[in-house]
Amino acid sequence: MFLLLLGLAAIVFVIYKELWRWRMQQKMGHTQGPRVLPVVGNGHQLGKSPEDLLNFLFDSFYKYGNFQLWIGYYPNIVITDNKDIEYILCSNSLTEKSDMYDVLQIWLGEGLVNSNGSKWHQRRKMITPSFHFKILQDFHVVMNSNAGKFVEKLRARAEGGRIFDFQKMVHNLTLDIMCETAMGVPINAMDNPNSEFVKALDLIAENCLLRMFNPIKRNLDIYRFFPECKRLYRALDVFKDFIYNIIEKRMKMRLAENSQLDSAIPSDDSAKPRHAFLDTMLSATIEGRSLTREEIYEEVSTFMFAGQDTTSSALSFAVLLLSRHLEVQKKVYEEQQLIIGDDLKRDATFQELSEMKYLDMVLKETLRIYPSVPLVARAVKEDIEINNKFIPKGTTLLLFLMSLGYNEDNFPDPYRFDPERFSGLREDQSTYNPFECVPFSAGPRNCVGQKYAILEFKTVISKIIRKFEILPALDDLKSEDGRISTYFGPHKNVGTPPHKYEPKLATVLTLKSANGVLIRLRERK
Ligand code: HEM
Repeated sequence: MFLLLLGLAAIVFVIYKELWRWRMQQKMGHTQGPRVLPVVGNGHQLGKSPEDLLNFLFDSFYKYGNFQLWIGYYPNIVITDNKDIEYILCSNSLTEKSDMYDVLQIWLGEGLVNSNGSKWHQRRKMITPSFHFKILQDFHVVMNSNAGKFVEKLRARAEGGRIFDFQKMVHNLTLDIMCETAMGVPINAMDNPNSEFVKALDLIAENCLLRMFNPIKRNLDIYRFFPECKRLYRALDVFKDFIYNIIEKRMKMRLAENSQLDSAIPSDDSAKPRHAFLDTMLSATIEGRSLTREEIYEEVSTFMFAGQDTTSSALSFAVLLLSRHLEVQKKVYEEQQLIIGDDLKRDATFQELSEMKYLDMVLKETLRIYPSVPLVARAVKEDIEINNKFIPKGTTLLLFLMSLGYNEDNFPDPYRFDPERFSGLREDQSTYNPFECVPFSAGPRNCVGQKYAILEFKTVISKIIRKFEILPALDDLKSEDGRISTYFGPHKNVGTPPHKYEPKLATVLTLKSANGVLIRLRERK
């Protein structure tokens, strides 16, 4: 009897929800989308892996432009139109993150990436000065020393023209840079890639992000019943213990320093850790009070989360593109010779990096083709209209930033890697609208770490390119016509099947190659 009642209740619930879905679909009639199934919506089409997800998004973008996407009963509109993306990013009332980001809460609490309303406003105001020019100069020292160490590791790995996975290696470099600039202490992931902390962080990131597009696991109350949830909590303990421990130590050290200042005893500078983002947080105030340990934890872990995989993705794809497009690589190298001069082994200064304009264009073109963050999400809290399109309250807007780079009106021949696109005027003498490509997002919730990311990218690529020629895994993979070969987009099923060394793009929050970024290096004489 009980089961019968339960079954009936489930049927009534599904009918009620399907009627509600139908009403929402009518309201969003201006936007079509792939066919929806009862209960799961488009859940079955999102695929089992992050690779399937990206393919699905691309196929639907080419078919529909903006499109409806139902993750179970969660309504989403995927926005691909650049005028609509511009409208949303510039709007001061659409700054609220969607509930997809709630999966980050058990890890990051409510840091800058996933906080909303007045909390986000306060934090944003407090954190923006952490990326001031003078602080970036301190971070640059850390970037240089780690990039130097990385180049030595590459040298050993690439010996004898061996093929290796650059993406895997650079992951540990960006982790080292991120942890040292965030907390002032090195974690040596490049030397100890299997340390407990590194493994815990990787597990947490993968686990949280995969749940975003899973209508069942997204709900933490349901997720608790999955065995993998236990592993997640164990990894969270390792991660949190580590960070809180450093915060504690740093707080004690500051107290000791202050008391030394009081008694005018000179401190021992050599024993002091480097200035880090954590120090800025320890000195910061919100409404006249210092931050609590929990608030500091939230922002330090957010800094690490937002800045690691993103820079690792940009570096990996830039190296992949340079390995296949040797003409572009030659120009990058020539720019280095011009700016650095004869001693190509030395570190580039802050000023010299800012003069590397061709490298800037390479970064922009890399992020157009392979944006580190292909998708961002916003919550619609009230019924609104976007460029005369009605969007009902409760919808999530998924801004498919990656689709912008493939809009042929703005980027003709979009599958061609051509950094000169960003040199200024187009062939028809028109200039680019900055909203035609926004890898760092734009408007009030844009990337606060953009300058940091550009600095790190240029520091690392400048060092690699001066030391090595970057070669494709096999000579045949060189691009003859400047185009990229892809597993996605309209060329996906055309011609011969892609080689096993072609990147299989996968995304959840950041873009990766599911089968690595395979290259070879040849040391320059
Ligand atoms: C190539 C590197 C990077 C790219 C492409 C990138 C891209 C983005 C994008 C698209 C957003 C907007 C996300 C959204 O609206 O949901 C964002 C936000 C953010 N990024 Fe980055 N990012 C990069 C590197 C970094 C670095 C290195 C840091 C920190 C050191 C950082 C910190 C942040 C933070 C804290 C936010 C949230 C800002 C807010 O909501 O107010 N990012 N980033």
